[in-house]
Amino acid sequence: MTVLARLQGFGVSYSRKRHATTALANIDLDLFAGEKLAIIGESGSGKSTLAMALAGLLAPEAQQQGTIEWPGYSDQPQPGRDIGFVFQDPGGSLNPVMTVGSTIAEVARVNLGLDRASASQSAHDLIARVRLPDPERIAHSYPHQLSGGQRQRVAIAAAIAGRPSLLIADEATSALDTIVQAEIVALIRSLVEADGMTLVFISHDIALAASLADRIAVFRSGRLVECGDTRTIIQQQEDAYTRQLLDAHLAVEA
Ligand SMILES: Nc1ncnc2c1ncn2[C@@H]1O[C@H](COP(=O)(O)OP(=O)(O)OP(=O)(O)O)[C@@H](O)[C@H]1O
Repeated sequence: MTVLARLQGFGVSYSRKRHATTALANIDLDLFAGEKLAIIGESGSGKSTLAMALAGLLAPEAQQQGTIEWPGYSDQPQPGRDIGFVFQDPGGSLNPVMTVGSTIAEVARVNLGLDRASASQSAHDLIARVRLPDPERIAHSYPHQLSGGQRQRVAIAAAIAGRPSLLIADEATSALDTIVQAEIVALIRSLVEADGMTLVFISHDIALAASLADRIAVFRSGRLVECGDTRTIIQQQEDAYTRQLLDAHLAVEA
């Protein structure tokens, strides 16, 4: 398997005034080309920091230790062109004063060098690909005119408009109800498989992650406590914390 990204002794700490927070410490992790890797852990375990580090978008106050290498790319991968992002709150990635068609077209224009007409056509095609009804109407809508689930589909269309080879979804379904959540997970899976993308799916929900991922990496307090294929992590997990996450999920289900 080709290694897309390799983290070695990787860590991040945030310094503010005299106070430093260690968000990630001593992470050794390979991301393989074409896999669907879930990053799970409770709030504050460092999941978003890892996502931002992979995309090269860490906050200025973040200090890195160790290395991230990209054997799968000839240059440092660029957000938008090589790495697409979907966040929990699509409002954050959609411009409220631009129609969603223009937002998607702009990503295609900037990253693929398309002219305006081709970028606009590409936006329409992507709106249809994320299975939104009436692409013409949706393209001319503003984000506030769409439901939360529709906005998240638009955010996914924008994330893949630059044809990235890596898609990072950070709590992309957490704000949605269970049925829409399942639909969005199914959509992400079908797009990733159709385009041969690599997926990093970040979630606090181990069951949701298991429904999608080939491998699961479990984080706690900035440390990687366990990583393995999904079946092993769910059925024969070695770490007590992973067991706790599963038990917590089963308790909520019950
Ligand atoms: N820009 C920042 N400045 C200072 N501390 C930060 C910053 N971003 C994150 N942190 C801290 O780093 C730690 C890890 O945060 P991070 O957001 O990566 O965790 P997370 O697992 O994604 O949490 P959540 O699921 O709540 O989003 C936390 O203690 C957090 O307060």
